[in-house]
Amino acid sequence: MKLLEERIIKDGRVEGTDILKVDSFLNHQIDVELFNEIGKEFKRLYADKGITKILTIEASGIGIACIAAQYFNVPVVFAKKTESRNLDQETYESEVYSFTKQKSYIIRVSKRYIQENDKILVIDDFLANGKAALGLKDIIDQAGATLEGIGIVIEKTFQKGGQLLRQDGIRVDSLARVKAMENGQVIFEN
Ligand SMILES: O=P(O)(O)OC[C@H]1O[C@H](OP(=O)(O)OP(=O)(O)O)[C@H](O)[C@@H]1O
Ligand SMILES: O=c1[nH]c(=O)c2nc[nH]c2[nH]1
Repeated sequence: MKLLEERIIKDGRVEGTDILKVDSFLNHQIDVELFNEIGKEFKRLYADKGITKILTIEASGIGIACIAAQYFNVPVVFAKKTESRNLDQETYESEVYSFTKQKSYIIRVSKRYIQENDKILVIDDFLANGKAALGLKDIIDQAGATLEGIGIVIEKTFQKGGQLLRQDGIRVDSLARVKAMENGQVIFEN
């Protein structure tokens, strides 16, 4: 997606060798107009899939998922990363290692909010090593629902998540695919 690539070049910053900082528009301060274009693009890609629910993971996926959901007219469910008294006892759970936080946590989704007949689109801001996406897939599998595909805003293709998911037969659509970050420059896949 050209608009997104241009924005990454303009406002993205490379931290170290493998972190792309895009917090001025994607995952801290949010550019709602850009999110709107991203939501439209996910709808275009999955228009014929009969999506019944969008699943994401807190925190950074939620905003994008909500804007996209307005185009699909379906609910958003987000996996929670912390236990809470206001979460149902009956949950699907999976363990996820966070690449940015460098720690593992259990993600949870109430059994009420995913049904066997759901056709699910997973949406997230980043795909790096694929741990978050695989945790969400695990939860969808436990519920017996169908994973129609994974919509990602920025995939770093030099990390192994995309390959792992695609070799498992999962459809992954990334709107920007970063193949390298060299000397502070972001290089995209063609
Ligand atoms: O492909 P992966 O290696 O799983 O990396 C991608 C995940 O990492 C980030 O989450 P993070 O743990 O930073 O949490 P946040 O959403 O709260 O920022 C991002 O939002 C994805 O969920
Ligand atoms: O802001 C972010 N930048 C990244 O490079 C990244 N990788 C996973 N999650 C991420 N979040």
